[in-house]
Amino acid sequence: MHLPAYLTLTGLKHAGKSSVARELSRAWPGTNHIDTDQIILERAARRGFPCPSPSSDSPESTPALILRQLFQELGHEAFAREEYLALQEVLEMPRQERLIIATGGGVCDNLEAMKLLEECRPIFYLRADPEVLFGRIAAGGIPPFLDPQDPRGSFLRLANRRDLLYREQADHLVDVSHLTVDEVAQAILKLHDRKGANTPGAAEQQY
Ligand SMILES: Nc1ncnc2c1ncn2[C@@H]1O[C@H](COP(=O)(O)OP(=O)(O)OP(=O)(O)O)[C@@H](O)[C@H]1O
Ligand SMILES: O=C(O)C1=C[C@@H](O)[C@@H](O)[C@H](O)C1
Ligand SMILES: [Mg+2]
Repeated sequence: MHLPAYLTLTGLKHAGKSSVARELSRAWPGTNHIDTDQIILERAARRGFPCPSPSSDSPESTPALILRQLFQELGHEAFAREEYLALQEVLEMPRQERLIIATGGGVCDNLEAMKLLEECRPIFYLRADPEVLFGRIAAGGIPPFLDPQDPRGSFLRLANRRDLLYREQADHLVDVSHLTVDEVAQAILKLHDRKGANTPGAAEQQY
């Protein structure tokens, strides 16, 4: 039996990985989607960490804010370990459909998790203008991995450094700065159809 495989989305925080994974799976029959940040939250909830119910409309308990609290409580290293374990859990899930994986914004720095993602190619790097991303991030408050004294500067430095990693690790780069979520999903489908999109390697193709 042919086992359906994976497709992975990477990119900086708020590049649209989760939104695009949802839209891609809606538009692409035979696929499902999953979010590693969400699995991290579910794992934490199993350990008793207070996690929001999806229906909660309290601003203090949105998944993004709980994830932020978890990151703060665990620290960078333990969070990276959780990300690795979450991804391992994803790979062990029984599945009938091709799985589109939306990763967390820091996965490029998590070498153990990146090793697991070798199984989950093709990897599409959603590349966006860091200034646009910082605007989106700041609208929701400053995340704990940025310098509170210089959030914009620290994000732009992080973005520059990570951009090189994302490019190296991915098979495809989609410049999403001026695209809607729907257009990004369509661009990925087009690239996928064009290339068969299964050959590992540094991102060369650009939409
Ligand atoms: N192409 C786009 N155009 C405009 N807004 C977008 C686009 N993609 C995502 N957004 C908005 O940016 C915010 C973050 O989107 P999303 O959660 O999908 O990003 P993400 O890459 O998964 O972020 P994170 O790294 O925090 O998980 C949301 O408010 C979403 O509506
Ligand atoms: O960019 C980052 O380092 C992160 C992004 C989020 O998706 C979370 O995975 C976490 O807050 C770390
Ligand atoms: Mg996300």
